[in-house]
Formats: sequence, C-alpha cells, structure tokens
Amino acid sequence: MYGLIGEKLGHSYSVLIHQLLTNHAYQYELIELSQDSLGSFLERKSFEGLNVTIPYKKTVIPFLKGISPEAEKIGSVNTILSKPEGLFGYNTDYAGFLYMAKRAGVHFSGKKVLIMGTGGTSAAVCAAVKDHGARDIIVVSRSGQVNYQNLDVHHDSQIIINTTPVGMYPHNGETLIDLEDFPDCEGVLDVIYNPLYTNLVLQAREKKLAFGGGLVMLTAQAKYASDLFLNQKADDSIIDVTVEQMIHRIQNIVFIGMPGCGKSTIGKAIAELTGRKFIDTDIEIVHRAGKEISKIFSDDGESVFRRFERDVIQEKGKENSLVISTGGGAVLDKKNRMALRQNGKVIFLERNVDALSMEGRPLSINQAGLSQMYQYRLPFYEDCCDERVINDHLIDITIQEIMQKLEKK
Ligand SMILES: Nc1ncnc2c1ncn2[C@@H]1O[C@H](COP(=O)(O)OP(=O)(O)O)[C@@H](O)[C@H]1O
Ligand SMILES: O=C(O)C1=C[C@@H](OP(=O)(O)O)[C@@H](O)[C@H](O)C1
Ligand SMILES: [Mg+2]
Repeated sequence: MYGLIGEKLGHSYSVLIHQLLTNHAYQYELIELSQDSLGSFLERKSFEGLNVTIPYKKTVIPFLKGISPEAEKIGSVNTILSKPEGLFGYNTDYAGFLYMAKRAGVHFSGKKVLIMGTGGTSAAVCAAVKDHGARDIIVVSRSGQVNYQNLDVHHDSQIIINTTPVGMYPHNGETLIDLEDFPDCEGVLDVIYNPLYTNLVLQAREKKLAFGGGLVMLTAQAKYASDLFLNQKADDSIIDVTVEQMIHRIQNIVFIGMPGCGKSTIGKAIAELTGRKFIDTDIEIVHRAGKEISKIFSDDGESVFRRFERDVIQEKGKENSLVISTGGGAVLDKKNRMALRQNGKVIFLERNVDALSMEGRPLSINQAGLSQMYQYRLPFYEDCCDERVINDHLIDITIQEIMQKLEKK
C-alpha cells in the first residue's frame, strides 16, 4: 500500500493524480494521522511508500533510517520508502517546484527572489532557488525580520513566490501582497492548487507576467514520488498530460455574454453532457431573494440585485466541476471576474444583438439600448474570457461546438 499522510487531507487530489500518473499501478490512500499516532503508524511499517504533507514534513525525520542529500539539505521529507533495512526519506517538492518554474518560463539566475512563507515547502523552494543562481533571496513571514509591514524596501523583487496557505480554499481571494507594489516583477509562482489560480496568479496573468499555479508542482512532485515508489524514471511528459486531465475534471465551465444570448439554455445542456452540476446565478438569486429578478429591480433597485449576484458568484466560483451560467452584467465587477476565473474556463457566448431575447430582463428595453450596452460591455467580456463562441446558428450546433472545444484540451 502507498498513501499520503498528513493531519487534514479532505481536499487532497493526490489519489487521483497518482492513479492518472501511473495508470493505477498501485493502491494509494489518504491517511489522516493525529500528532500522537504518527510515530506508531510509521513504526508499524504497514506500507511500501508514503508521501508526507503538512504538518509532518519535518516531524517524520527522527523515524527514518536515512535521508537523501536533498531532503537533508532542505530539512524536510515529503516521500518515504519502506526498505528491508528501514525507512528512507526523500524530497520531491524540490524537483516539483523546479518543474513548475520551468514550465512557467521563470528563471532565477541573477534575480532578486521574494519568497512568502517559512514552512516546509518554503524550505524546498529556497534551496531550489538558491541552487539555480538567484542573486538575492528574501524570505517574508508575518512576524519575521522581513514582514508584510516593511516589504516596501523589496519593491524591486523580480520573482515572487507564495508558499503560504493564504488564498487557499475556503479563503479564496485573499492575498498578502499587491503586484502593483512590485513594478520590476517578471514572474509569479504560487504553490496553492485549490483554487487553480489564486488572485496573486490571476493578477500576474493580467499583467502578462510569467506565472505558474500549484497544480503543476503538486503533479510534478507526485510524479517524482511515483518514480521512487516504482523504482523507475518515467518520461516527464506524463506530468503535463496529467495536469491537463486534472484541469479538465476540476475546472468550472463558465458562460458569460449579453442578456438573452443563450447562456442559461446552453449552460444547462453542457452541464448534462459533461455530467457537471449546473448553477444559473440568476436562478440562485431568485431563490435567495424569494422573488423574480424584475421584482428585485423594481422593489429594491439594481444595487441590491448586484449584491446578491456578487455573493452567489463569490460562493460558487470557489467550487469545482460546475457549469456556471452568469447574468449578462456579472462581469462588470472585477471581483466577480476574478472569482469566475480562479477555477473556471470562461466562455463568451456571442449572439447577434438583433436576435437577443429581451423578455423578463429589466435592462433590455429596446434594440438601441442593447446596442449601446453591447459597446460598453464588450471589453469586459473580452477581458474575462478564455474562449469565444458564436451562437448565431442552430442552438444544437453551438452546443456541439462547445463540446468539441472542451474535449480538445
Ligand atoms: N441559437 C439559438 N437559436 C434560437 N434560439 C436561441 C438560440 N440561443 C438561445 N436561444 C433562445 O434565446 C432565449 C434566451 O436564452 P437564455 O439561455 O435565457 O439566455 P441568457 O441566459 O444568456 O440570457 C431562450 O429562449 C433560448 O432558447
Ligand atoms: O445583463 C444584465 O445586467 C442582466 C442580465 C440578466 O441575465 P441574463 O444575461 O441571463 O439574461 C439578469 O442577470 C439581470 O436581468 C441583469
Ligand atoms: Mg440567463
């Protein structure tokens, strides 16, 4: 048996990743252990190999017969092999992090690198960055010498790396820094994988900097661990293949576009075809407000409607594997755009303005008004989307085209 030990493993993707990487070559389990049961579990040796996560990456070391030079240097172990002579520790976070940096196009040589966090992952990241020639490495923590109150002296940092859990589910959207304060920044790496893209990574992507999200590191460290488990050296190309498969399963499919363009109808169909749960933000709002949208607008005003809309999007955007059809005005709010993008593949549905359905839509008054609205909103739709799909032909053809786009990746 193989598995992952840690204190809380509720949201771990490791079982699925190991299955995909190795085509179910071994049984892999999540093993939650309390601090007091860690020692007895390791001493029982009822496993062939383990991965280790928070908070045990350092705690396991005294139970090991030997550790690899990398793990020794980093002072942290994330992989254990059970051999006849005893337990041996390794660190594949180091190589996993370097794989993420390489794939993101981030290079450390000669660069000033800012690393947020001081835990086990930070130790592996620091070692990797140092070994790859960083000019200056600044480690930030809440209460350390360099902290978030005096970070301004390091505004010239070129690479920024988050190893803290800030922004991780369910605290999506939180971030420790604003990239606006780091004008020389050229690349951002975040070890968080849930959400797929933290606000920090989304900000880097918006600024057209090099960026990498934690799913690549998670998958790469798992691949290097599986090589140790199976005593092999599989080709690294399996990492990207597995990341794509994981994203395909995890990501939300989000529809945006003008009111009446087909988001609700097409979203529902795509949810059925992909086996995903369907969320229509307008239906959710009607549910919560206890009245129809036109009644919310007439009784309470648009701002109350938008507040409901923001709450629904903040909540549902955090989840995985949903189809989310938004209302036409949802993307006007930056917070909504970030929330929809963090886990989402965002599809902009385009339908000729003359063909847009207007019924039951308090903001769709006449053609001239809709044309004006289109002019104003187009840049927001364009800014927020990953794909554009034209819905000017038969609806079934649009649905087919979307399915093809989704299957391609
Ligand atoms: N390609 C299409 N051909 C014909 N009718 C369509 C097409 N796409 C959408 N519709 C219709 O337009 C109306 C509005 O669609 P809806 O899904 O409610 O849009 P949205 O959610 O974007 O406001 C529905 O009656 C829907 O059936
Ligand atoms: O465009 C908008 O601002 C709106 C679009 C509507 O949703 P649909 O886009 O599904 O019609 C609904 O959210 C509300 O009437 C406001
Ligand atoms: Mg709708």
